Amino acid sequence: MASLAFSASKSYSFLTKIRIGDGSYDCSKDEKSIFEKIKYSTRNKNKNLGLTIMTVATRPQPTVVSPSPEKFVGNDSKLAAWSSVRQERWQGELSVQGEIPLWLNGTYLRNGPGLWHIGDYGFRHLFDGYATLVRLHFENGRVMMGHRQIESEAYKAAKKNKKICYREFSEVPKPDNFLSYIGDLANLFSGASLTDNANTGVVKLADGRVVCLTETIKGSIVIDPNTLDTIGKFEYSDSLGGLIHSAHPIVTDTEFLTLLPDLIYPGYLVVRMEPGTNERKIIGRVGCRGGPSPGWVHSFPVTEHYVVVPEMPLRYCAQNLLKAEPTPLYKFEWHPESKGFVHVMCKASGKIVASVEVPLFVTFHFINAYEEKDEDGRVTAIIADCCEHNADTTILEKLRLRNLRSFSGEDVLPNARVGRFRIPMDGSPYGKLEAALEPDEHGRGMDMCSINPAYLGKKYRYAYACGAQRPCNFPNTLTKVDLFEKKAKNWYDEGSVPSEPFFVSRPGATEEDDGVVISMVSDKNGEGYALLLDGSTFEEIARAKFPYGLPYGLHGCWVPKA
Ligand SMILES: CC(=O)/C=C/C=C(C)/C=C/C1=C(C)CCCC1(C)C
Ligand SMILES: CC(/C=C/C=O)=C\C=C\C=O
Ligand SMILES: [Fe+2]
Repeated sequence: MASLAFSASKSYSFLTKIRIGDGSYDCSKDEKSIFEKIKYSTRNKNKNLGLTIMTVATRPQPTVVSPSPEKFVGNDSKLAAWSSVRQERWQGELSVQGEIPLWLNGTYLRNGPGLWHIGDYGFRHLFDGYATLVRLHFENGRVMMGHRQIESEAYKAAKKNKKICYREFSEVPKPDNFLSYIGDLANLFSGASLTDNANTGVVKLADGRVVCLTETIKGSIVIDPNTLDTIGKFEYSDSLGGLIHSAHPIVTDTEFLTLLPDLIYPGYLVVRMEPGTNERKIIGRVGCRGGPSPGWVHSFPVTEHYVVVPEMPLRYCAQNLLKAEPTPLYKFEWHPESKGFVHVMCKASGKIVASVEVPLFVTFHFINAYEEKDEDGRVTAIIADCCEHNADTTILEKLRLRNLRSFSGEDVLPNARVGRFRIPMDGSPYGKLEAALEPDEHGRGMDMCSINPAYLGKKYRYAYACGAQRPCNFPNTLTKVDLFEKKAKNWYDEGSVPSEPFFVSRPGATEEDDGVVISMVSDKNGEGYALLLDGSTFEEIARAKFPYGLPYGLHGCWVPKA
């Protein structure tokens, strides 16, 4: 689809606008005819798309230039992090330097976008890659490693047809002809053209099933944690519908909670699924206070009794979802005028107990949240921490592969901090957002976080994350943040990129940081290794070298030995 460009020669021109829900978008003549076809083809199927097509007089607008797609380019450095995985699968034992604690028995699984090209066509963005699962199995001081591609429909179709066949984060299949494009747009409304490339995270449900996830609901895929076989789609048996959800559900021994953004009537459904079932049930709904659509919810936090629903001014954009070319913020748009909000929903009743305006913010990842109480045990405020990018959306652009692959020594990673929201529970209309510690403690880099899972929703002291040693173009340290002392301890290996530090608690531990932190490192020689740090001292206790460097990965989970 053409990018938006209007003639500046007249002071007014006539423009077609489509309205979906509360949002309205400009479109060209060709696009208008496509929307008319969609409207007509869905009218008789009882689908209320809330689609209105209208013509309006408008002042000329500036041309919006889309980022250009790129050829498959190599790496400037030897770093394996930003190169596609070398082969479909591998498994074997790793040699260990140092000592793996004998209590560490189980499997760490890490998921991420590890294949960024098809033939000589290179993908644009980190989040576009086809999912690569990596497994580290710890037993009696030994480590077995394996990696394997997830057999999503999107991955299988790309391999078979030698081209992208589904809409990925920034990549869209090239239409063979105009008619198939009309088909694609119609498919977009039904979700058929969206990817099921489950490349973001992996979770172990309380009933033992292991599910890989992305932000499209259809991209929920069950895998075998031992063989890394793709078992099949995780089919939700309810009739909630919708196309997208948070990439980071909250998963505990008793429940699976997630948010379903509603793009038609801007808001979020908060849903819960019990172990052993595939049925999500609605806890409640939050209507957006800003517009034109819900804020992006990559993740959200919970406390013991509440679900915290962030409404970020970086909002989904229905128009960008429909475009064939990427826009500067991909499927999103920055709406500072719409403001930022945080809503608090009671888990038991589904009632909104607080809804406050907060300063503008940009975050992918919430770290944790908890209830602050007075002497009588009454909840006075909710504290919610996140990796906050100083309300600056440029981090999305920095995660383009060509930026990651071309580090020239300049310090180009935008600043980030532990953003701490304080949401009053006394009905006041505003919440606060401040840095929880001086960001220089962690080099002003902050993302890819974990905590001791026993402290989920509770007052906690430690967070593990990736920080920065500058100059850098990507978070390049592992950092342990002490939120009581407001200090951080940092691990750094020059030229290396470590992945999300994942905390595993020692059985029987009574201290919050008694355990190990697992990460996978891409080093400057193109090699890679699994790294184990002591959770308390944050010193290295062991490393296990991979046969070759692996691509960067995002999020993981722990599957304890049965
Ligand atoms: C890897 C990561 O962190 C995020 C991945 C996000 C994806 C794949 C989002 C995909 C989407 C579409 C393909 C269309 C609908 C919107 C959206 C959920 C952004
Ligand atoms: C890798 C990343 C941000 C790094 C910036 O500092 C974000 C990943 C988001 C998806 O899981
Ligand atoms: Fe994430």
